Amino acid sequence: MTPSPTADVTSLPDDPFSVANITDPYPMLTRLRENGPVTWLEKYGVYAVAGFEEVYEVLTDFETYCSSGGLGPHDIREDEGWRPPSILESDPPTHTVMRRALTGVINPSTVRALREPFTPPAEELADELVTRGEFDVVKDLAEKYPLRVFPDAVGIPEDGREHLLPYGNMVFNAFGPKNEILDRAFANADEHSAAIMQNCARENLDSTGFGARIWDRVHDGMLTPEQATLLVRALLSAGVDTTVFGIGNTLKCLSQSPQAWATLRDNPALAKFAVDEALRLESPFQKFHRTTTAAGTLGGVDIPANSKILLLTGAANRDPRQWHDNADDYDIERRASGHVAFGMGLHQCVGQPIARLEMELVLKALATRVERIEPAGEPVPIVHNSLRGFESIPVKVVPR
Ligand SMILES: C=Cc1ccc(C(=O)O)cc1
Repeated sequence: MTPSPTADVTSLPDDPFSVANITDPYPMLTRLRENGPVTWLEKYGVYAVAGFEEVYEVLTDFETYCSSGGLGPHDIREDEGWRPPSILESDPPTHTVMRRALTGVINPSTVRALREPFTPPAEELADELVTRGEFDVVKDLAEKYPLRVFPDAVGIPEDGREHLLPYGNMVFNAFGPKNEILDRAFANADEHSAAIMQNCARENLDSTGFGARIWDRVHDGMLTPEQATLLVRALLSAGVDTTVFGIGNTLKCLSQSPQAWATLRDNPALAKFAVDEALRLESPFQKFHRTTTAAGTLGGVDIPANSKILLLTGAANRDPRQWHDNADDYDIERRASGHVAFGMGLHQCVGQPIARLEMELVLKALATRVERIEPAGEPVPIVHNSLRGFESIPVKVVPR
């Protein structure tokens, strides 16, 4: 449990995990950023960090701010977590060999080979939706496309893929406190977990996917079978929900900015910039924790050892000290690379090239077919402990 705060830190009554602050997070995040480098949150017994500089410092100093305490507000070393710790909940040296194995399997060159199989599903979906003229970005596109391409890339069976989204929902909600949101996510936890873990076994993976390539590292002695199982589980845990929200959040931003869509439509090569700016402004992965390994200071504030730090990456990505010219606006001309939507440092998202490819292909498939895209109703935010996304984003499109 995080020790009580030292004298020099201020606290705020804000609750980042309340439904109101999840539904509309940005006023609260601004208050936390403006309150100072670190804010004590009494309700959870954690130190909240919302400024880009301090979030970046915590993410890149893995020795002072470790991951083996877990990404939630509770230290998973104190008792059995809901599942064996993942690569994301490990520190060097445990982390090192698993990360080396994973980057050997997923990297820009292996991901380049996915462009060919990933393109037709994006174009087929775009054709269908442009013909319809009005649709829900989330249900009809963002939830469909990743499930059409990513499970095949991993090499898991057709059977059981309906467990991927709910399992990812469990994983990411578990990075928040034990609350009603978490309880809802875990309603059928055993069923989802069993189905996912079955897909991590070598015998259930096809011979050509990322899963089999991870298991190759067992045959050459780099990984143990347990590590290989957990790495395949990592792909299935992290590789769906985040991309669903990345696609949804990007199209939400574009549908609300006619000028941005016109710019992208006239130059689809700008898709990467449209994606990065949306991931900065509406970061799918909004918040998670680190644990201090020693007493130290952050932004001049003393923080005891074994303290939980709540990293508000969604706030850091809107910090006006880092993002000049209206950090709260969607600006496709802004060069937003350097944001922390994929994390930073040792644990920076290894699946990022896959997620980027998926988002780029969806945007390009739409940009070459759609003259105009506009809202057809209010987006409905999802109530989630750590991810920012929407239950629905109704839009209408005019074909080119
Ligand atoms: C970035 C998210 C993430 C979530 C879960 C895992 C895992 O289960 O290992 C890895 C990354």
